[in-house]
Amino acid sequence: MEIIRIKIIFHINRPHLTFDILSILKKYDVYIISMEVYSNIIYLKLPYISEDALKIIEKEWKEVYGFDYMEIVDIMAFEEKDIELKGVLNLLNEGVVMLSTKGVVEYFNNEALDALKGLEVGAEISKFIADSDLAEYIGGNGSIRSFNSFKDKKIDLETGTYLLSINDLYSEERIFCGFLLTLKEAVLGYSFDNYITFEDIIGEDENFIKVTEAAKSFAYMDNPILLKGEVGTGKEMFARAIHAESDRASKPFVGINCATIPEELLESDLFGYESGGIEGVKGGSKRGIFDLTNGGTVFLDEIGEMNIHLQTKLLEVIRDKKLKPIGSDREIDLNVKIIAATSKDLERAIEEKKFRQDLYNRLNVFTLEIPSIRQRPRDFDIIIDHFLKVISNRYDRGNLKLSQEAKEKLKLYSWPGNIRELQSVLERAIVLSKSEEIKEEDIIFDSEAKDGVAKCSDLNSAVSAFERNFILKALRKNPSVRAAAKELNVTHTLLLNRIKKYEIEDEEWK
Ligand SMILES: Nc1ncnc2c1ncn2[C@@H]1O[C@H](COP(=O)(O)OP(=O)(O)OP(=O)(O)O)[C@@H](O)[C@H]1O
Repeated sequence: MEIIRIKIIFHINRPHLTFDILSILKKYDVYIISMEVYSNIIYLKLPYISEDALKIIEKEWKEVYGFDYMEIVDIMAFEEKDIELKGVLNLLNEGVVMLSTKGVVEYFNNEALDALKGLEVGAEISKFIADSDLAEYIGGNGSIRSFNSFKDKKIDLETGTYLLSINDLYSEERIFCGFLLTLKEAVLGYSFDNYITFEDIIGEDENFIKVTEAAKSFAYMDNPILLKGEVGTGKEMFARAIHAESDRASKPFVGINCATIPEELLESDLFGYESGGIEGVKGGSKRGIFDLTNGGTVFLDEIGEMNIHLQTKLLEVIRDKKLKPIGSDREIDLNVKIIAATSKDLERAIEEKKFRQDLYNRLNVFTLEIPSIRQRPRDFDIIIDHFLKVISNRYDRGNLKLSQEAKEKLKLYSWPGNIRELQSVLERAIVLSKSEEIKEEDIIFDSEAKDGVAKCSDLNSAVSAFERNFILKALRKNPSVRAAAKELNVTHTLLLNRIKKYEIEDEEWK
């Protein structure tokens, strides 16, 4: 249908002015597709009318008191704003959907359409995102909404994994008028949130306090930080606390372990790719973690495991503060704080030509050496008391204490897995202990727990210890003996006999 848009300007604003203008249209049987009314201007969107007919109508409008002039325009004011708004929203890297108070789609941008295939104005959002929190939020009244609002909830859609956030929309007069929903593409498996601060880091040893103070002062700089320390000393905790302390705290934090992600994946996860940038991947594009975390912090754990090619790319990112996704010529300005960590000797890796000297020089300016448990003896009791309390609360075991012998056993151990191992040893002890006091035999170190054979001197008892442990693991994992037997591929009766033979008590696994 052909249409015509008319702008009418008035030199005064008086009551019934619009009515008088519209009455003339009615007289000539012209219907109105849409209309915008401002104090001195009216926009009319009408079905096409001939020039002659319009002249007749204009002549009558001129008789209306207050009418100044009219003109034909290409676009109405609201449409112009709408186009501008759409333009701006389409520039965003995240999907934006505006919903009515009932959860009906009123507007969305291109990114939202990419995420929610078939999305259309007038449809209920629940048809496209089946998420109970979202449904509850939209269905709730104002008070429930304000408590349940959520940010960056990870959801899986057919098109990928996204971080969903929702906010209420209010008019200038603070009248609730709907919801604003945003969808950020999430790189699978990564969390962008951080809940750790320096308050969560336990330690009073002089050595440790010095490191903590230095870490706090590094938080205020944009330079990269290098964390050195044995496994389980709390390097990731420090990285998170530094982020929380910095002025980037409200931005994302992502931790990546370079040792556990396959090399090719690590590159595309970090840098992202654009159409055809990766061999074997047809079309499409993916934003990398550096891009998604822009403004925030990226924690690269076990940086020593990164291959030389990626080290070069990382060095460029640090030096140029720019990022080029794989297969793209486009450069993205980057403002990301990089915190790298290593439990290995990087200087040795440099000698072995496995780590770039220039990258090391860049990283090794603001360096924190996180002490191992052995290097902070004065913290030992504090850490044990803390985890004893936290874990026994979790298992509802009240005020569990360590026997003197158990304490001695813990003290004599070298703790190669540091605080992480200490936590798991205490957890195991709490689960195993049958009394109010944790006994020496309840203390099983990680290496022993792996197969239960460490203390055995002959083959028969080692095999038995292994078998007992293997059965116990299956029992703990499954809801019943029958289910565990199925997993172990043995009959129910055989498993019952073994449980009896090895004196596996219900308390050990139920
Ligand atoms: N100072 C501390 N206070 C409280 N908890 C701690 C502390 N240090 C470490 N932990 C706990 O120990 C565990 C291991 O910490 P974290 O993952 O930060 O160590 P890491 O050095 O990064 O380990 P890895 O080298 O294996 O990656 C976590 O569960 C953490 O909560």
